[in-house]
Amino acid sequence: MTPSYEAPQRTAVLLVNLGTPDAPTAPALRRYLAEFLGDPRVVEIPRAVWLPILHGIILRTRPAKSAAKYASIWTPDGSPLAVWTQRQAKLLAGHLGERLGQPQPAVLVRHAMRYGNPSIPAVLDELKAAGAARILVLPLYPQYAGSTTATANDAVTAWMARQRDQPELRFVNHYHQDAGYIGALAKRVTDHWAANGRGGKLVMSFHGVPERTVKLGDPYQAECLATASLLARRLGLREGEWQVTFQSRFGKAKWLEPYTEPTLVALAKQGLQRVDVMCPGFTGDCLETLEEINQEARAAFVQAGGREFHYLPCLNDQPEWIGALTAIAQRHLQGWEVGGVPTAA
Ligand SMILES: C=CC1=C(C)c2cc3[nH]c(cc4nc(cc5[nH]c(cc1n2)c(C)c5CCC(=O)O)C(CCC(=O)O)=C4C)c(C)c3C=C
Ligand SMILES: [Fe+2]
Ligand SMILES: [Fe+2]
Repeated sequence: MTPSYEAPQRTAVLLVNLGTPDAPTAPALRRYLAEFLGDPRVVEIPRAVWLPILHGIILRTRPAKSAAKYASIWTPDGSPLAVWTQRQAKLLAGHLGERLGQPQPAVLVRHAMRYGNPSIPAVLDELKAAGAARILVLPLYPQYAGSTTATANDAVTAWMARQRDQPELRFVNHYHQDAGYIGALAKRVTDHWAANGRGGKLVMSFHGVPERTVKLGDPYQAECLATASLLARRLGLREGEWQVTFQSRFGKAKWLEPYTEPTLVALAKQGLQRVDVMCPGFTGDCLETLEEINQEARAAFVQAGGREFHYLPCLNDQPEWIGALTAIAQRHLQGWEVGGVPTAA
């Protein structure tokens, strides 16, 4: 059939996050972990060795244990990671000029998850059906890692490889030094100090990765350290008043050090009474921050003799962060026609 008119060309932003199980149950965790840990970008062990371990051992024991952890942070609206991602997409849409109920919003904004739902190919299908001819892929990871950003980009390009009429694509790979992002983090800390006073040490805990991946050229560690030192400088912190740690080690290999929980225990044992802990690499609260840090690490610090453990929430829906995210999107949208008007100033 020959089309009788040219379909309208729309511009879209696709926010991408890691994904989360659909429910805090062992079967839902098994599906989620099978997809996540079956990704060769995440576990870089030869398939013939890894898949029997994953399916024969890990997926028999870990789902029930992880489900119990998820149950402890689940909200009436679902997994915190999903709730915050949806909210960030909605707020970004508002800032970029999508007015719900209008047939032709300026920029379509959708979110997708690398693992679980809504999946990247499903949302790209939906965007294409809505007329998106230009798509900006914006991961909710400020620091680039092969195990997060690259695998999300892979999922997008795998979808592209199946399209006859391909949209134009742009990718944001990182914004770890973005002034708006650093400013939003700084505001989190200064608001916390205003409410609780200053004291102790600021620990910035980032998700870890295997040390080997960094040696092979992954820029992740350097980007985490750059974020942390920019934030410390912005806050006027002196040496000894702040520290970077890495959390969530998985498996037996060496991951980036120092590890978060052993560091907090050592600090408590050295007599440090108060720690303020934040997780700048996570733009929304999730299992790794709410359970691993605010429950497990808190308990370990107190058990080791620490008195005050302050957890600072992630950026979530903080207005300064949504403003920063909007500015990052606008910068990368420049030159693309949006609603018939060029976005470039
Ligand atoms: C923020 C960046 C992240 C990096 C880098 C990262 C690397 C990475 N993660 C695993 C293994 C697991 N991570 C899990 C949860 C999880 N990881 C991130 C972010 C990064 N991961 C987030 C946001 C979450 C939370 C998701 C949620 O639903 O709230 C889990 C699942 C939970 C569990 O069973 O422990 C695993 C497993 C590896 C192996 C890795 C790098 C190689
Ligand atoms: Fe992870
Ligand atoms: Fe964890």
